[in-house]
Amino acid sequence: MADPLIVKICGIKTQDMLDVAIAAGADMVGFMHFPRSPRHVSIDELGGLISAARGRIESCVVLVNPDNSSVAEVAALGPDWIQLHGPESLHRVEAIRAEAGVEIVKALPIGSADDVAQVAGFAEIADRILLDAKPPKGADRPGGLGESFDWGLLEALDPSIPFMLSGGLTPDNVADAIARVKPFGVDVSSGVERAPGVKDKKLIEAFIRNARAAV
Ligand SMILES: O=C(O)c1ccccc1NCC(=O)[C@H](O)[C@H](O)COP(=O)(O)O
Repeated sequence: MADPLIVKICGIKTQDMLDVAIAAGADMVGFMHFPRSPRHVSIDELGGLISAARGRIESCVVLVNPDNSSVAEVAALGPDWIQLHGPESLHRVEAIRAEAGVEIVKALPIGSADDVAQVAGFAEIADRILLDAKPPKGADRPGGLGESFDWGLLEALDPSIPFMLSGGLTPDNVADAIARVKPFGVDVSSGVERAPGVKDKKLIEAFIRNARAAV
């Protein structure tokens, strides 16, 4: 039997939407801790959300190029995962993983064959790899932009490297993405929102239903 698909709903800001994601059958939720994001939650809010998720669903805090004190502050809240979504180097990912004692998702932007060539090195160090669209020049944040990338670039990726796919996924395209790219997981934020930072119950349910039906 094929491995079950991991579905991550990113950018959850409220306990109500956390409950919706759990009831709809998500495997992981992401909480953004990055002030420029429309999905940003404060450290206090993070603590409440991580506690509410514990034992019910895996929680992942998304940070962008964090310093050691932010990593320590977040790790102390006890999330299952920290996602590094900035330009962190191999060395920095390794150091944060050792320091935090929390499993690490490394997000990598894909816009060219060179970007694909970087993936193998990070896959040796991070616990999980998430491939996302490369943000356009001038974007105020490196993710959560609803932009997809050329999935054909991933044909050059070593097929033994497992990865999660993100970037511009929606309830309408997730099944096609899974069929074409064969990721071991999918991640979505904008595609299940009715406005930036405002998640929609019906879209979350449709995304998970359509993703599950594709495997
Ligand atoms: O969501 C954000 O605002 C964000 C800001 C800064 C760094 C990362 C961010 N999101 C991380 C994610 O894992 C998103 O789910 C991923 O980029 C896909 O987003 P979308 O294309 O909107 O589905």
